[in-house]
Amino acid sequence: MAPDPDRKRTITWDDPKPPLAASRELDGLAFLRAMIAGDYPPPPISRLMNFWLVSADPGEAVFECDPGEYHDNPLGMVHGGLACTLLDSAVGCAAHTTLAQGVGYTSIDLNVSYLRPVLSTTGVLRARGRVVKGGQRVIFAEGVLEDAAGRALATATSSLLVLRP
Ligand SMILES: CCCCCCCC(=O)SCCNC(=O)CCNC(=O)[C@H](O)C(C)(C)COP(=O)(O)OP(=O)(O)OC[C@H]1O[C@@H](n2cnc3c(N)ncnc32)[C@H](O)[C@@H]1OP(=O)(O)O
Repeated sequence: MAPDPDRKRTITWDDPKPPLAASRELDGLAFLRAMIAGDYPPPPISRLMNFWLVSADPGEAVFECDPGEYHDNPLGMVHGGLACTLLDSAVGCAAHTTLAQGVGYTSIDLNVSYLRPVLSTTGVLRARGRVVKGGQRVIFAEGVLEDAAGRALATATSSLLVLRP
């Protein structure tokens, strides 16, 4: 079945190699703040799903997202994968802010609770990530997805593996 020609988005994105190189040359907080300042482009997934990093502080990171109909599942609400993506991004970047230059990380689990539905009309969403406990090998973090009124829509806990050279 052909898609509705009146419902379309054009997505462009930037070469992810320069920010990848920068991520290896800067400590995590400096790298994320440089991205917020526009020194490096956001990653391709940000363009695809329409979300952006708004702040990075030691142990904390915040993303925003403007949900649209193109995020919908067939059940009349935004697919839960958007909340997962935002929360994974927020807890991951919160962990990254605590890492020295040359130290990497990857999330190894993410447990999401969907408290309230996100609708394409909900308005700008805010995903806050926070480090609960750092560590030499594993960082424990938590996140919350809120609407513009500060109502919690979803929460998450996550573990992130620290990748030392
Ligand atoms: C490609 C094909 C993919 C197909 C698979 C798709 C999988 C998905 O994407 S599912 C989407 C992700 N999941 C969600 O959005 C669930 C969000 N959570 C909820 O809606 C609720 O917590 C729910 C229904 C699970 C439990 O609600 P309940 O225990 O009754 O708690 P309650 O306090 O009464 O309601 C909580 C909120 O849920 C919402 N809600 C509850 N029931 C409903 C309902 N029938 N319709 C719409 N919203 C509802 C309300 O917004 C309510 O918010 P508020 O507190 O502001 O009034």
